[in-house]
Amino acid sequence: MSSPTHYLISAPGKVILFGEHAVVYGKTAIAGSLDGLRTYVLFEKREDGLLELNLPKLGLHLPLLWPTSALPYSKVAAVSKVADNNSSQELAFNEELLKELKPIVLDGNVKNKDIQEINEFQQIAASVFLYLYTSLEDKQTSWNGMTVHVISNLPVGAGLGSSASYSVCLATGLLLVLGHIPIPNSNEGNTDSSFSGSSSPMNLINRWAFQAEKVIHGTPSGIDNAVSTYGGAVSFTKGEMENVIGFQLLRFLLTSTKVPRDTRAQVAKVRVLYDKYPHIVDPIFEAIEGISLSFNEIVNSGASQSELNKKFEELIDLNHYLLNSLGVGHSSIDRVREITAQHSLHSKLTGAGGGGCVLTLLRDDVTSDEITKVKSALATLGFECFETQVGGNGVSVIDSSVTISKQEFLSSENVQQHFSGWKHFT
Ligand SMILES: Nc1ncnc2c1ncn2[C@@H]1O[C@H](COP(=O)(O)OP(=O)(O)OP(=O)(O)O)[C@@H](O)[C@H]1O
Ligand SMILES: C[C@@](O)(CCO)CC(=O)[O-]
Ligand SMILES: [Mg+2]
Repeated sequence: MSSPTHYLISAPGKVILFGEHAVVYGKTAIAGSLDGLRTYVLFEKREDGLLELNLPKLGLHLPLLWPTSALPYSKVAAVSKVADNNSSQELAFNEELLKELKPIVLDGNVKNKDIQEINEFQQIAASVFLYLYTSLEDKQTSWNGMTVHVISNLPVGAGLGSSASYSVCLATGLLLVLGHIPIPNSNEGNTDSSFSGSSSPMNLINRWAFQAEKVIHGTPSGIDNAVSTYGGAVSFTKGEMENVIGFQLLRFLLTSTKVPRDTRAQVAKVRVLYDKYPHIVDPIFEAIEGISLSFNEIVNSGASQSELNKKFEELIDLNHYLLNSLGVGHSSIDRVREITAQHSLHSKLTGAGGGGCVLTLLRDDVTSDEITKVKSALATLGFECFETQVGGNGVSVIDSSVTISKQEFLSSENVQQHFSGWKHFT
């Protein structure tokens, strides 16, 4: 087969049902992938030694451009590249490389400097790309540069794992282009993945996406990138995952408060509180873990659907109050909770909080008429609702055996359905 000229990668966002923040401290959390809310990245081959990154979703309407020759390869120890690929150990994070990349990230703007300022979030997104490229470049590619287009139907910085799905797409595309993993054969869905072995492509993608999340968040737990990589619905403790089938059967409404926040700042805020009052905050994390563990017990208890729903609603309220006590609530989240409570529905913040999204359980007895009423009440106040199923495929790819026109990709309403031939890793 002739060498590939493009790859299209897709990875889902995620929703955390229980356990955010506590999971950063090693406690169990429950999360699932959001099949319909995904990031898509198109990688196209170049011949001129340039890396071009297009980030329209972050408000950048001109490309960022860097020559590959400008990257600080000397800061990447050879051993941390290939040898680590076959180990299950966490990859060491290269602070030195990240520091060296800072001025290079800004140089990528040189061509368009007069018309384009790049803000901190755009700089972070560019750093992620260059960090992964520099770490993984191993001269095993027939590509001499690339053009990368990123699009997404996920709200950015709203608690639904936009950073993780961006990280997973970049890690996957770069591992493929730079010759570290093969294109998968399988067209089967990977939702029942049994979290494949340590040298599998999925494992490698997840570990490099975790590195990318570190560039974005500082100290991520790894739950977001794991869910985005593997898909499905899981119970996650310190990097270990188990499938939770019952979670996928539940229905939720996701409401964006549209209040911007970033996960790094929220996680740092909780860290300050923890360092100041460990004897108070640690029991809060324990209590949050108790909620995740109760959820796992209840799901497997064989109770009737209405009993299950009642208990889940109690757990949702408890988890929300505990998150509020950590200081990651927001008045806009309280407002969404009030509105949904008027329709006898229970809600909690999801993700890092401080704004972002709210998760509402839609019990089986809630009619579509009632859902329409809640949504319209929320929309009237300027909130935005997303409905999507929990669980479903993790990362997937289309290779150059399928022709993909850039215009078609950029203008497509639903990339997942528009293109066929998605392949799944093992
Ligand atoms: N489509 C995208 N294009 C480029 N960068 C993106 C994209 N989506 C997310 N990012 C990167 O991720 C950052 C947002 O990450 P952040 O973790 O704060 O929010 P989130 O992942 O949406 O929420 P949470 O972590 O709570 O689930 C952005 O500032 C940007 O750097
Ligand atoms: C707040 C947090 O628990 C979830 C963000 O989606 C952070 C993390 O787990 O890395
Ligand atoms: Mg994130």
